[in-house]
Amino acid sequence: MERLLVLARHGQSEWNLKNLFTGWRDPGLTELGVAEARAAGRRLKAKGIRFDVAFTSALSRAQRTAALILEELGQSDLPTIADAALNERDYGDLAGLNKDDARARWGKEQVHLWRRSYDVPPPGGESLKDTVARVLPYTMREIMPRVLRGERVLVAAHGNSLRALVMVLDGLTTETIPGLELATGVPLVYHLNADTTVASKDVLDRDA
Ligand SMILES: O=C(O)[C@@H](CO)OP(=O)(O)O
Repeated sequence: MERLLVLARHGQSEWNLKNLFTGWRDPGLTELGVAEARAAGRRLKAKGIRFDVAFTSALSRAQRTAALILEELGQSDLPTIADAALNERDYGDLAGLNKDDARARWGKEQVHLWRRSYDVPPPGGESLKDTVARVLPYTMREIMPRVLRGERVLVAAHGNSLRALVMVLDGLTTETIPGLELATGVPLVYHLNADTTVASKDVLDRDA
């Protein structure tokens, strides 16, 4: 039985372009972001991939990405479930600040810890550990049972909510997770075994 789970980070957002911490703020996609999402859909199509259900966050950049991918696949009418459990990490007081300004103010190392460490939360916001603690239960309850039943599932979400999932799927540790960066509009195609371990992982990169 096929147990397909595809994870796609949204295309470039207006705030990615402006280099601002975004978190739970809700900027739209840029023109490039729209093109990236469409290209992701085309690469999935070229692989012959189709979906039975899509999950996304409560934020418009991920929702639009899901819609654009599905449009490219000719599956615009697919049931799509949006839930805040898949939202980007809450960046707290950093949301809306420029990332270079933050480095100038707090230092490169501190900002890197806030952005990529496992358990150092940004002021007033969520660490990756906090993000795992909401993404994982939702995934186990709502997403994984469908994958295990043979439904082909798309999850269009965010850099850090997907880092949380990839950490678990790929068995990354608190030492190795800081090195994981997810590019915008690059789908990760997982085939799972019946016990939810990973049978195969295919990164549909831009030149794939
Ligand atoms: O600003 C954000 O919400 C995220 C994703 O764009 O940024 P970072 O790369 O720091 O995780």
